[in-house]
Amino acid sequence: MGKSRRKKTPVTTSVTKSTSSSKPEATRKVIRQLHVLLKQKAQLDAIPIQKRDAMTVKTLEDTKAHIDELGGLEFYQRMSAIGQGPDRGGGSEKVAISWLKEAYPANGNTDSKPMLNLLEVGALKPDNYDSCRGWIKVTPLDLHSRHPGILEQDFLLMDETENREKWDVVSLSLVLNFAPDPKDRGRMLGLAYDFLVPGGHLFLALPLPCVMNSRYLTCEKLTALMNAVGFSQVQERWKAGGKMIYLLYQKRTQTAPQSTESFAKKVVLRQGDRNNFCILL
Ligand SMILES: C[S@@+](CC[C@H](N)C(=O)[O-])C[C@H]1O[C@@H](n2cnc3c(N)ncnc32)[C@H](O)[C@@H]1O
Repeated sequence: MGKSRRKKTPVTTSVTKSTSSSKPEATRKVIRQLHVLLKQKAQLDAIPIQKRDAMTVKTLEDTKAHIDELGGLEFYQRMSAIGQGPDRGGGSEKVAISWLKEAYPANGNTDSKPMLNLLEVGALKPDNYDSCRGWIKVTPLDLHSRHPGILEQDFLLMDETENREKWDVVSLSLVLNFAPDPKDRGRMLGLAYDFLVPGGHLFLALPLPCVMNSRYLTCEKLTALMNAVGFSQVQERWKAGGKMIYLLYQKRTQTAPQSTESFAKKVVLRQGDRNNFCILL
């Protein structure tokens, strides 16, 4: 693998005992700020050191300091884990599990069938799929591991040869929107495709506004883009005024190569007071 695979001791005393004690609105505000700052940091980090002027260096230092002040990735993960708690409606894995039971009825209903190999990218807890341990074998990983059972690994740096067609299911739940660079989002989808066995499934969860209120993305465009990567959509769930959109895709087999050219550049699809979420292939 490209980057550190070391396992860590938990940064919290107990991941599973998180409670919803924090105020949701204040928390969301800090999470939004962290998103902006992490994106800014990624853009500045991408400038080669020899090309950075004094102003860039100072802005980068200030950005890092501000991220630390707000609690950094650890705070972000802690708050996201609280948002996943059963008292706030639970995590998206509940949706994934119900769809996987439909997609793999034989596996979901007996213990005697082969286990599904599921790669959970962006795992805040090691036990999200515990209720399915008879038929799903999960490998949870995250950029920053909060538990010894979660592999510390950047998905973008996973060994492509080692992982090619290794996984039955890949989960990218609230992960694409975390990646600051639209090209990295596209790369994540491409890697998920390569890592899946033919006919395997990708579970995708995104904040609803990323699709419904973006200048650059619509439901139709997302479907076309996923199609170009090699995926067919099999499930979709969202509701007007809701927070999330959940999608399940299947990796097509014997697919004719599709042109990704029209998804390589930003194209404004809607004007107005919109966000800038975008995926580039
Ligand atoms: C908002 S949390 C989502 C957690 C959980 N999957 C959920 O649906 O609630 C996003 C997580 O994705 C992780 N993440 C983002 N980019 C990643 C990458 N390239 N590789 C591994 N983990 C990543 C972040 O560290 C963070 O813990």
